[in-house]
Amino acid sequence: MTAVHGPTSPEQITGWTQQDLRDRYLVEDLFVPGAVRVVPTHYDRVVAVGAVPTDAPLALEAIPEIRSERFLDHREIGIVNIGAAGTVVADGERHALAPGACLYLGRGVGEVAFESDDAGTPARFYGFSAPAHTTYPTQLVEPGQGTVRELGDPLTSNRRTINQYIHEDGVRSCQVVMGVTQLHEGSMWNTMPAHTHDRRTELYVYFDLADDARVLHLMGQPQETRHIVVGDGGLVLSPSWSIHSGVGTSSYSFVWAMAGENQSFDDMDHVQIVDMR
Ligand SMILES: O=C[C@H](O)[C@@H](O)CC(=O)C(=O)O
Ligand SMILES: [Zn+2]
Repeated sequence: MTAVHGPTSPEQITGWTQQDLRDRYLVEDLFVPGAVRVVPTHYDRVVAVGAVPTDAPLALEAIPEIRSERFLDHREIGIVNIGAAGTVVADGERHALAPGACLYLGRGVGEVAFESDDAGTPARFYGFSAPAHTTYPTQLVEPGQGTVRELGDPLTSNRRTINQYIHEDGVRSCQVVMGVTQLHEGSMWNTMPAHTHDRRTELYVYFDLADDARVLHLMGQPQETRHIVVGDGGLVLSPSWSIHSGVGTSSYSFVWAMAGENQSFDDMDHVQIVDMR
């Protein structure tokens, strides 16, 4: 079990080493074949889940940190499959998740299990969970079927497609806002210009990166930035005061997910690069 992450303040990070930053904001072992990993945080009480089922189904169990009998007794979860085809079984109902598909499970769902279609090329399920005050219905979104936003320009290497899955005009939830961004071939910059949203925590999981490729993820307050070098399957935590932007050594995709005060995707404060330090 991973220790609870956070909270941290921006004043702390000025004296931290790269390892200090990685310990607090990066999770490199969320996706372990044959295991479910659960990472609780104090950032808006978000809990991250990684599940890589191989030859046997894996169950999502409650952890002591959330003090409930079952994981979703007072929480909701958005799940994106960043691996090969697989199935999420929720209270006996089977939901097939193609690569890139997103499933929402609301408060009160009991048994949750993860399965891969092929143990040799397993699914990789990424879950983002937050406390929920009521129940919204279970919904599956096929890859590319959410609200699609086309952003950026190949001339500035940031041409990308944003798929909003769980959000105000899509799959409804209490807090979770979730989607997948794909960088187009030849584009490496995500979330440029960068932004903060002081009302929400955000987590990124980078994927579709080759083993020898990396993303230099930028974090910190806009005038006091730091970087973390992230590989495939890396989870990065962004407290509400932190920017979250990055440049890869190749194109890549990432799951972004947020929770907090509101669900307004556009409630963000942009920071121009000339103002960053
Ligand atoms: O608050 C929103 C999130 O940071 C992401 O949706 C941004 C993103 O996917 C991008 O610009 O590439
Ligand atoms: Zn953001």
